[in-house]
Amino acid sequence: MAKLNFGGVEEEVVTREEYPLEKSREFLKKQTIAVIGYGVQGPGQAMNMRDNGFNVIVGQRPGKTYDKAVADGWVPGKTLFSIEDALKKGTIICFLLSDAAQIALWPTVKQYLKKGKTLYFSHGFGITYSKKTGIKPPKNVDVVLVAPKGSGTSLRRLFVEGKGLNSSFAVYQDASGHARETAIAMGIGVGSGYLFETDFYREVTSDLTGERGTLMGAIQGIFAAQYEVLRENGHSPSEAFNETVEELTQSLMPLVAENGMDWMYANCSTTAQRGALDWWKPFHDATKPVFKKLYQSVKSQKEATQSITRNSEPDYREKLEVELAELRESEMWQAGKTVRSLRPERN
Ligand SMILES: NC(=O)C1=CN([C@@H]2O[C@H](COP(=O)(O)OP(=O)(O)OC[C@H]3O[C@@H](n4cnc5c(N)ncnc54)[C@H](O)[C@@H]3O)[C@@H](O)[C@H]2O)C=CC1
Ligand SMILES: CC(=O)[C@](C)(O)C(=O)O
Ligand SMILES: [Mg+2]
Ligand SMILES: [Mg+2]
Repeated sequence: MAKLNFGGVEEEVVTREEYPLEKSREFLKKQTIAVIGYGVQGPGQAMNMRDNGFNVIVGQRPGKTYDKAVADGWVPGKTLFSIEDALKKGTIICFLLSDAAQIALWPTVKQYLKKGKTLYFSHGFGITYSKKTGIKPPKNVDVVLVAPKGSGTSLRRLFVEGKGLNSSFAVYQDASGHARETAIAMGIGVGSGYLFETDFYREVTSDLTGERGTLMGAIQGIFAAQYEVLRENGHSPSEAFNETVEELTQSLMPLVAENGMDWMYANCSTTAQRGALDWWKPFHDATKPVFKKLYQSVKSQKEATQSITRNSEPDYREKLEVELAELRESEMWQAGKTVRSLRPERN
């Protein structure tokens, strides 16, 4: 593993140079990788592994998603099966159902976890919260994790563009003596750009914090608050949206992604720099208590309970859709729809 300095802290990472794709293919050549579930991570990981030359099959229940798998080139009876048939054939079982659905399917999955097989997760959820999920793998199988740090949609898109998301990896149980290499080989196989090591607990706590925080929850909260203040002070929806969202995603975030915050600041006016340097601290101070509360809620497992309870309700999809529609139909995101339609590349 390459030792790198992350802001003064030494950490080890696995890169593609260090663990090349050919090595991964060689290591896994006798395995049948069964991707169970074809939602968001399923297609991204399964198609990337297929394109990387691995022996991959998909297990999916009948319905719309099954039809999507067919449209993506998975062949019924050859590479696309019922969940049970895929569990039977697979030697590496990639458990890529939603975290709540994993609970319902676990008794079935468990039956097919014969000695020598590997159980693979993309989240530390099921194992860390095993008292709530009931997911307790038999001792004679390997249990590993590769968690791409981003949407399965991005995992696939970046792969197609010849790039790669980073992923974390972990071993929970090493029955074979080579579980760690299986995790690394799978991580490279699903199209990760590089891998950093963690454990199941740290993966799930950081992930739940991140998605509730700056990645998804906090960002919407901050957008909404600023948009409302601009509107309350007489600015038009297009002006408010542009100064809140469009400029950030189109102009400034790509600069942050490329070279960091100070570089983005340096590419803005001295007027903007002065203001941003003065104001980031009050925003920090105002939000830190909320982040602390969030982390506590994750740590106390309140967030896990909430996810399991709400996402196990029979009509959870419909209810999520109502809440997503509320966002979509808000003035801010309706203004956004019009703003997006004006981007020159869309015409
Ligand atoms: N969505 C993402 O991009 C990311 C997801 N993950 C993790 O990857 C895993 C998979 O998540 P997603 O792809 O978001 O899942 P998802 O919510 O898209 O669902 C995956 C599949 O589960 C199937 N399913 C749902 N309920 C079922 C049931 N009762 N019986 C049989 N099949 C059922 C659906 O048909 C779907 O094909 C989770 O552990 C998640 O935390 C990790 C990183 C990002
Ligand atoms: C995309 C991702 O990594 C998330 C936000 O953690 C998730 O979808 O669970
Ligand atoms: Mg994540
Ligand atoms: Mg997540």
